[in-house]
Amino acid sequence: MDARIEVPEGGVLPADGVQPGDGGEEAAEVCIVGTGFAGMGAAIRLKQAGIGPVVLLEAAGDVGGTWRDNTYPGCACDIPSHLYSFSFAPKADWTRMYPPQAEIQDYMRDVARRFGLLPHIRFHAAVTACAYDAAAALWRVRCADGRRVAARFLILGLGGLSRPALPDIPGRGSFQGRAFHSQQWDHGYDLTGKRVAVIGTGASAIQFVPRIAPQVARLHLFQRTPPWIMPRPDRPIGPWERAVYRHVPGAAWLRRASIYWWQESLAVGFTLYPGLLRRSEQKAKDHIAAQIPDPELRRKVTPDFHIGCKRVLISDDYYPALTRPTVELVTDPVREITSTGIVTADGVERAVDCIVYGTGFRATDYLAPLRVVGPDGVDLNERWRDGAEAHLGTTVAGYPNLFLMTGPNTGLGHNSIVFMIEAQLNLVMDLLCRVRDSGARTVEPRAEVQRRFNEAVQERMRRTVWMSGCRSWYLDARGRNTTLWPGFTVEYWRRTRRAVPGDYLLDAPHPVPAVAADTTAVGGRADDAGRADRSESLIY
Ligand SMILES: Cc1cc2nc3c(=O)[nH]c(=O)nc-3n(C[C@H](O)[C@H](O)[C@H](O)COP(=O)(O)OP(=O)(O)OC[C@H]3O[C@@H](n4cnc5c(N)ncnc54)[C@H](O)[C@@H]3O)c2cc1C
Repeated sequence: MDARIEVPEGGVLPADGVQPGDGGEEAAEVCIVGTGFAGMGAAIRLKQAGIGPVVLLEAAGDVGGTWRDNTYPGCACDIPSHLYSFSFAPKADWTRMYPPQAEIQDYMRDVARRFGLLPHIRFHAAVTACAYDAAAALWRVRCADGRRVAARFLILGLGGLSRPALPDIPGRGSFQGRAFHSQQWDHGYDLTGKRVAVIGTGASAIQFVPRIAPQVARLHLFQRTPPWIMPRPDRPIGPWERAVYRHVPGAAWLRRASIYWWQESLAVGFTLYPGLLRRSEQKAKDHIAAQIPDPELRRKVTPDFHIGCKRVLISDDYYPALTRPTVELVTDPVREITSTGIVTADGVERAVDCIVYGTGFRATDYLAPLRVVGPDGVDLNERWRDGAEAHLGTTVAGYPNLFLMTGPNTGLGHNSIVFMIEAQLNLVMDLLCRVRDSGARTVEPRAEVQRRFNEAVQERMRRTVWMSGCRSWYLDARGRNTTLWPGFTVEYWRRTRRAVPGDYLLDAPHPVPAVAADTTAVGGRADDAGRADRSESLIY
């Protein structure tokens, strides 16, 4: 049984005992980067399988990932609560139909404690580079403060939406007032009575705009593209209902299953039945009509692309917030930011005290700025310059013993990512156990299998609503959707339940790069040079 560290009430978890830059390299069987749902889920599954030692490296001072970082007013999950927890640690006592940020964060901390993860986590350990040392068959991982870990397997749970995106607007740095991104909400700055600009009308903005609108003196909301917004069937879950989910056998499970299939049917409907797409658009337009009396404002918030092409949002208080006399929806493009405000393309400057960037995340930069250098000395970021590709979004040819959580084409527009993470973990665990049981040292997918898989994904993607012409964060610089899974989540679950015979190589030969330590600054040790000559063999 692991020793457990108590989390202080509402505070940050205590720092671990490892000192920065003490010159040592911590050894582990598996190194996991990140302690959101992905990293924590991986660690729990490894502990349950008896695979270890496991070390988790986390840049921040607490677990939780997304739900630790996003504390903006109104932050909540858009997936019904009973679907947003691990299946092996279901939470039956959610207080609302859609879980608020703080409740999810409490759940994450509770899971970390209950499953004994805290002693394995190294907090304030921002990983800057990982390099595969082919001679030693180890991933060498380096943190910004000099801490190092050497591990046989590397699992990256960096999160698709953990790096904020700031817009490339001329003059952004010249603004003299207060400015912050929604993910780094400045709770010490009182917005009361201030003139505030909000740039962006995505998932975060539609949650915090209704909260801050009554508080500020003036709110200018700068919109590039309006999102489709459906009603949000949220309500509190009372003590009686909670008691039923907690105590009646199967009640929470039934609720979870019914929500899962409902969310899944939305994807089926949008993809297969154009009639449903039209009906949903009409429902969203009715939502606008019911909440916005002004025809001009209605026109401005009505999207000109198909519903589902970008993530469909849910809100009951966003449109009413826009009707407040102190709120202005600005649709003229932003031309520049000055020291005092924001200038639009028509030359009008709006003076503000504060700018809040609701501009989302760098979703298609899967790894950067983290460098992940394979045995041939090539950084995976460089290999992915023309688009990220992995096999089943999890393993990459040429990068042995590397597992990407929520990697390319594993994202969802309609269902809980926790389901996908758990499906991915089935594959990771299957591969790890097979390596262990076969006595091999490495595993990676066959390049040809990976290529065929990605061609098939992109082919299917062409027929989806996501490729129907809108501009969205789902698309990379080349306009390819390397973010979302193009089918039903149940299909992904089926395909990741077990590794397919012949798809993976055990002990693929890799050249030992002459200057491994130089290319990565992660260090290196050539204690088994003969290893590079081992010939490839199939996993089965
Ligand atoms: C505002 C918001 C709302 C969302 N709503 C939903 C929703 O309704 N439904 C849904 O399914 N999903 C939603 N998501 C997506 C959400 O990110 C996922 O559901 C889930 O939390 C992802 O978990 P993760 O572990 O993959 O990533 P994260 O939770 O992002 O965790 C990644 C962790 O890795 C750490 N990390 C990153 N880089 C490094 C590094 N170099 N070194 C060390 N540590 C590092 C980060 O600090 C972080 O703790 C939302 C996201 C946001 C931002």
